[in-house]
Amino acid sequence: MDTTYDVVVIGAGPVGENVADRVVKGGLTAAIVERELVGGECSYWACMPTKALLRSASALRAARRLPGAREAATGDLDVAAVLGRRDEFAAHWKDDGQVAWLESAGIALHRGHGRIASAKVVEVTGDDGVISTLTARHAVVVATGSGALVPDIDGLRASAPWTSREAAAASAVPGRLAVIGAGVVGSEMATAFAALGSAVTLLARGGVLPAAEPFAGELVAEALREAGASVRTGAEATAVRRDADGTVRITLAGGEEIEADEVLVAVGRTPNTWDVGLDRIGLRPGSWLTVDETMRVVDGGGWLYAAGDVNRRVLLTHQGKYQARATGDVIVARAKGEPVEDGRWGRHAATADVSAVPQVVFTEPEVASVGLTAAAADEAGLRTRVVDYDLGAVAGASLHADGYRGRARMVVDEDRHVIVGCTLAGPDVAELIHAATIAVAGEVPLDRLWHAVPAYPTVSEIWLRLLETYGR
Ligand SMILES: Cc1cc2nc3c(=O)[nH]c(=O)nc-3n(C[C@H](O)[C@H](O)[C@H](O)COP(=O)(O)OP(=O)(O)OC[C@H]3O[C@@H](n4cnc5c(N)ncnc54)[C@H](O)[C@@H]3O)c2cc1C
Ligand SMILES: NC(=O)c1ccc[n+]([C@@H]2O[C@H](COP(=O)([O-])OP(=O)(O)OC[C@H]3O[C@@H](n4cnc5c(N)ncnc54)[C@H](O)[C@@H]3O)[C@@H](O)[C@H]2O)c1
Repeated sequence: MDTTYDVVVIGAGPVGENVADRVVKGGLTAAIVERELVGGECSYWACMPTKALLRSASALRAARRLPGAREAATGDLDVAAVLGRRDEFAAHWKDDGQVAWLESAGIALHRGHGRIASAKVVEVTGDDGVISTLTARHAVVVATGSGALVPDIDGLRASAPWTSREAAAASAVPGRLAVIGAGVVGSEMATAFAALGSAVTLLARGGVLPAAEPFAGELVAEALREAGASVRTGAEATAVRRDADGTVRITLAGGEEIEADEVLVAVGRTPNTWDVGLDRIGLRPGSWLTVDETMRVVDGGGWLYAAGDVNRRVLLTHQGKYQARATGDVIVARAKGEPVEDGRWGRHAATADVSAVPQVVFTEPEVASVGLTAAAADEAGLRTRVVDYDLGAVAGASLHADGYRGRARMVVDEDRHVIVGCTLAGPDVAELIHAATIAVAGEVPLDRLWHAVPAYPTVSEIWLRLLETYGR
């Protein structure tokens, strides 16, 4: 069967869905190809289930910080109820809801494994082995996401490690959990499983959350230790084996051995491009797809786009969806011969990917950031001034929780007098970061920010304190 659409999208994760939606809203037809569950990694094995695993413990900690509430929160976390709520958020690993949305959005779903066969032609192999062919009039978009990277550590693969998928979908809490890698996944899952009752050992090759401002990782490591976890910085796993009794033994450089019931490997991602037909069009299978500002693949013939994790610009759902909006719109514009706005901050350019990416790490404490860290700004050659403030000293924070511990940093570009980066680390800071994102993406001059007055007594008063510390 050969079917023709204006646009064919491979991968129905959050990014592919949004590309297809924009294309259809722009008046073109779109088909989406999905080999697993419509909704992708984020819905079933990443963002949603992991945050559901973290949220109840976070609420309990919040209650325990407040006299009055503390006395009411005397029991332990109900692990079964937490796992049950997680199951709900993962829609019990069924995609009916998302399929219904695709239908309502007018997007044609083709289930199966998609591979580019030639220019603008995608073959879909169904579960029954039957191959159908989809032809695109205008564009093919690869939105196949990424999978967990399992490094070449001696014996690791044979020891049946957990990846983020097994952690996110765990049906039981292991007695002892070792985590290799202390980036975002490692730190979040160490926080979650420590709260759920596992004896957690977090093995950080460098520090904890090394891509963030250093104080953030230090606060997270401190809180993990207080929660009973063992946080080992500078610890390199060199060999792993699982013994007949199921025990996993991890050997560290230096010879020490760590025992666990499960080992989670969380050392980054690999692109889902091994088997999407890149070889058919002269690109290298297994590589991240390099794109221009409009997500058009470099050396991709002009009709091939890549959005979301697979282009490696930013591995975050919200940023991938932002790319998706630009991608869908630019495909429509090019198809209709309309002007393309691909200049900095243009409608069809994903400019924020390089200068204003927000992220919340849902650890204890939460780490919310946008833009550049002080180190990254230095590396970019900016002349900066770094302003730090004790978040716990803000009236709203002291009201929010007794003994509130946290820190804030703003990185100012001294030549332009704008904020290029902001990091907040503290309980419940997640919802504060959007104000910083607006300041960074909007390149709001500091002089004007003085007129954005935070309400009293909220934690947002941190903005006033940071500005006062910077000086007028
Ligand atoms: C544990 C974890 C927690 C995370 N938490 C957050 C968070 O809190 N916030 C956040 O912003 N980001 C988070 N992320 C990142 C987020 O999950 C990704 O950035 C996001 O899922 C990327 O979306 P995507 O559509 O590009 O890819 P994916 O969500 O990976 O979707 C790709 C889809 O393509 C399909 N596919 C692949 N190859 C083919 C093929 N050949 N044919 C057909 N279909 C194919 C896959 O089955 C999948 O459904 C987390 C990641 C992990 C691992
Ligand atoms: N809340 C969120 O926004 C959220 C949550 C989870 C994941 N994510 C996204 O998913 C992506 C993947 O997360 P991740 O934690 O797997 O990757 P990551 O890049 O955040 O962290 C991987 C860590 O593993 C370390 N590492 C690499 N090789 C190692 C090795 N052999 N041994 C020990 N450590 C090693 C790295 O130094 C790094 O610190 C990230 O890009 C992240 O943005 C986001």
